[in-house]
Amino acid sequence: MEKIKLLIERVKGAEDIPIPDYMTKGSSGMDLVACIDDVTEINPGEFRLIPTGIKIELPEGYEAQIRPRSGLALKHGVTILNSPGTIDSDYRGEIKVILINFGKSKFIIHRGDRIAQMVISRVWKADRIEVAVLNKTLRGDGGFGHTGINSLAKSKRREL
Ligand SMILES: O=c1ccn([C@H]2C[C@H](O)[C@@H](COP(=O)(O)OP(=O)(O)OP(=O)(O)O)O2)c(=O)[nH]1
Ligand SMILES: [Mg+2]
Repeated sequence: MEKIKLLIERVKGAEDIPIPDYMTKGSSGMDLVACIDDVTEINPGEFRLIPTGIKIELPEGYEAQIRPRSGLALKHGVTILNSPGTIDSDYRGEIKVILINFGKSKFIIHRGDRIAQMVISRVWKADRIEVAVLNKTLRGDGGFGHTGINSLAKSKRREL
């Protein structure tokens, strides 16, 4: 498998924080952990910025996406407010995660808890070309569910 080099720097005081790693051979994401003093909590309906203790340097043409962990979402209703968070290749600050608690109970986070996962992805840059009119398509400006929800109701879609 083709690999890129991801440079990782721990912030001061994060010497005990593990370097992000893939949990299994086929994992898409490396888990990120909470680099907080001891313990913190997020009340139901609230969100909080959680530091991870690491900074990264990506090659140009790549980004890191900060995605939720499904286990936290399913068990606790905890996810990432701005999911997927975008880490730009020129960002040199600490990676932080905006966790939000949609659950009914307080969510308690301990230092070192795995709170998110980071997926490296290629980025395409676009040359922007302004035109008077775009090419026409069958869909046109139909969107936001205009094809319906029921897979059995095909007759309506055939008309489109
Ligand atoms: O979940 C996130 C999202 C972003 N960032 C950092 C890395 C990213 O490169 C930078 C800017 O993020 P973004 O572009 O999403 O935020 P913005 O509100 O547009 O801020 P900026 O004006 O700094 O680009 O903040 C994080 O640490 N965690
Ligand atoms: Mg931005």
